[in-house]
Amino acid sequence: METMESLIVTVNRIQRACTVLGDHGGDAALPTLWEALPSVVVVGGQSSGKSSVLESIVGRDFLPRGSGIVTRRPLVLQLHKTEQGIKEYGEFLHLPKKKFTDFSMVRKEIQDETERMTGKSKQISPVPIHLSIYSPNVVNLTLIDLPGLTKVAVEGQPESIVQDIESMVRSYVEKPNCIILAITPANQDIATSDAMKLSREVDPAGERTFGVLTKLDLMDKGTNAIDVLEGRAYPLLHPWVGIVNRSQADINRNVDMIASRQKEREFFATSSDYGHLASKMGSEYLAKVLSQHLESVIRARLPGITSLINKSIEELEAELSHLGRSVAVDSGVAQLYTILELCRAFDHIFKEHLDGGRPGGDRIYAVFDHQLPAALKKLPFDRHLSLQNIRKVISEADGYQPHLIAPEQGYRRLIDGALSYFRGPAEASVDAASSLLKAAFSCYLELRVHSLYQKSIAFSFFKSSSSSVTISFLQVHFLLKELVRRSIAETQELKRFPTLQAEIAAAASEALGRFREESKKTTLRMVDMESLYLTVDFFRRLPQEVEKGENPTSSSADRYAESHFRRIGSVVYSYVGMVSDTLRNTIPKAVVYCQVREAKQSLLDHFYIQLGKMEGKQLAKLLDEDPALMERRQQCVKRLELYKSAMDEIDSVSWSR
Ligand SMILES: Nc1nc2c(ncn2[C@@H]2O[C@H](COP(=O)(O)OP(=O)(O)OP(=O)(O)O)[C@@H](O)[C@H]2O)c(=O)[nH]1
Repeated sequence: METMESLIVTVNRIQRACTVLGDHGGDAALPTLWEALPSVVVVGGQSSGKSSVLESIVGRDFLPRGSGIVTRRPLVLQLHKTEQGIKEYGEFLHLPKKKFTDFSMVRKEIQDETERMTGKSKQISPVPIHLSIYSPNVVNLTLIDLPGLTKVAVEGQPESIVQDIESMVRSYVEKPNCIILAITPANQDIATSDAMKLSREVDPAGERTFGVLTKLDLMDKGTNAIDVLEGRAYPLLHPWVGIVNRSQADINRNVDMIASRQKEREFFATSSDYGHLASKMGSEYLAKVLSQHLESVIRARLPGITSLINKSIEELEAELSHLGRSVAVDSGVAQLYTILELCRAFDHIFKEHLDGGRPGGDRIYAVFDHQLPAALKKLPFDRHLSLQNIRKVISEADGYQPHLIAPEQGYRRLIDGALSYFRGPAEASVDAASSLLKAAFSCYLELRVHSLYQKSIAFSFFKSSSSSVTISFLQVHFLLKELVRRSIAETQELKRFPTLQAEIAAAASEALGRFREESKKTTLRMVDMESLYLTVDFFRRLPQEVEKGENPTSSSADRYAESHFRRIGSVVYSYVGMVSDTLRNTIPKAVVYCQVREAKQSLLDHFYIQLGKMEGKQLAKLLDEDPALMERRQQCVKRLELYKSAMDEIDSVSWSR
C-alpha cells in the first residue's frame, strides 16, 4: 500500500513538473509526458453536480460558484492524505510556499488565477491550475476538473465556446490513460447525459469510465435509479456510484461538508430503494474506489511510462546536439574562436570543391579545356584578314611610297589589329559582364531564388561576347562564387548562424572580386606583351619558306597583285594562330595563379583581419542565431529537464520499494 501511495505522489510530482515546464499536451512539435500520465478527469454537463462531487470528495467548500461557465481552465486537484491532527491546507503551484488554510481564499485564488490567463473575457484556456490539498480527510488522488459541457454560450461568451469546451474535454478523455468520471444527474434522462454520450464515444466498452449519479434525492417520488446503479440500464466495467450532494438550500444555509457527508451516509443507509447498496454509495466511497483504481492503473503503466521517458530523453538529446550549444552566453574570445572554427569548416568544404572530393573544380577545367579554345576559335580573324582589308591596311601603311620588299609596317599593323581581338572586345565586355555577375550575386544574397535566372543571363552574355580572355577569368570567377555559395549551404555548422553566413558570403565575394581584377590585369598584360614585341624568329624563317615556294621569274609588279596580299594574309593568320596557341596555354596558368590559387589560400584573409579588430558586441552579432532555432533549443532543454526529473522521481520510488 505504501508503495502504491507513493506512486500517486510520484505521478503528482511529475504532473506538477509538466505544468512548470510547459507540457500540457497538445503540442505536436514536442514529445509530451503529460498525456502519458494516468489521471481522473471529471466530465459532466452544466449543473450536473461536478463541483459538488469534487467538494464532497475533498470535504471542503473551495470551488468558485456562479452562473455561466465558471470553470474556464482545467483544475488539477491533487489530494494528499496527511496524518490525523495536522491542519489541512491548500497550495497552488503558481504560488509555492503560500499555504491557504482559509478555503474561501482558495476559491478566490482559483477565480483570480483563471482571469489572469483568460482575462475577464470568459474565454477558456487549456493551461491548467494546479491545486494541492493536504488533509487527513482525503485519500491520495488526483482529479482534473474541466469546464462543464454546455449547449449554449451565455452573454459575453463567444459562440465558439460550446465547441471549444467540447474539444478541450475530448482532448482529455480520448487519451487511453484517462479515467473518466462521468457525472450525470439522476433527475434527468440519462440517455441525454452529455457525460455519458462523450464517454461512450471514446470508451465504448466502458473500461475506463466511472459512472456517477448525482441528485438521487431529487428524483420524482415513486421513481428510482436502481436499474442504473446495479449496472443493468447502462452497463460499465466499474460499478456505478450514487451520490447525494448538498442542495442549493444547504449551500445557502452554509451546511458544512462534514455534516453533508453524514447526511449522505444517512440517506443511503435509510433508503428503502438503495439500502442494500449503502456500502458502495456516496462520495467517500467514490473517492476510495478512484484512489485504488488510479494506483493500480499507474502501477500497470509505469514500465510504459519509463520507456517513453527514456526514449524521449534520447530523442531530445539527439536533437539538442544537432541544434548545437547556445553560444550567446560565451565570452568575446570564445565567440571569436567559434567564428574562426565555423570559417574553417566552410573553408575546408570550399577547398574540397576545388581539389576534388566534392564536385565543382572540374567545371573550372572545362572552361580551359572547352570554352576558352572555342572562344579563341571564334575570333573574327577572317573578317580582319580579308583581301580587301589587307590591301587597305597595307596601302595605308605604305603611304605615298609603296613598299619595296616586305611591307614591314603593314605586317605590324595587321598583326596588331588581329591581336587586339584578344583584348579589345574582352575589355569592353568585362565591365558589362561583371556588373551582371554582381547583380546575380547580390540577388542571390537577397532573394536566393533568382540566382539561377541571373546565372543564365550571365552565361548567355558570355556566349554572345567573343572575348576569349574575359571568358576565362570571368567564368572562373563566377564558378568560384557558385562554389562559395554551395560551400556555405553545405557547412552544417553554419546553418544556425544566418548573419555569419551572409558575412562570409560578402567577404568571399569581395575577395573573389579582388582576385578577378588581378587576373584581368595579368591576362590582358599577356595579350599586351604579345602585341608589344613580336616573335622575330617566326618572320626570319619566313623569306626562305616563301622563296622556296616562289616562282623565280615573278617580278616586283606581283607585289601589288592579289596573290601577294593573300600570302601576307596567310602569314599573319599563322602568326596569330601561334599567339592563340600560346595564350590558350598561358591564360589558364594566369587564371589559376591569380584566382584559383588565391581563393584556396587566402579567401577569408581580409575577413580574419576584420574579425581580429571586432569587439565583443560585434562578434556576438555575427553569431546571431535564427530566433526560431533558439526558441526550439530552449523548448527542448526544458522538456529534457522535465523528463530527467520525471525519471529521478520514478527511480526514487523504485529504490524505496
Ligand atoms: N439536492 C441536490 N442538489 C444538488 C446535488 N448535486 C448538486 N446539486 C445542486 O445542483 C446545483 C449545481 O451543482 P454544481 O455542483 O454547482 O454543478 P456543476 O456541474 O459543478 O455546475 P457548473 O459548474 O455550473 O457546470 C447546485 O445548486 C447544487 O446544490 C444533489 O445531489 N442533490
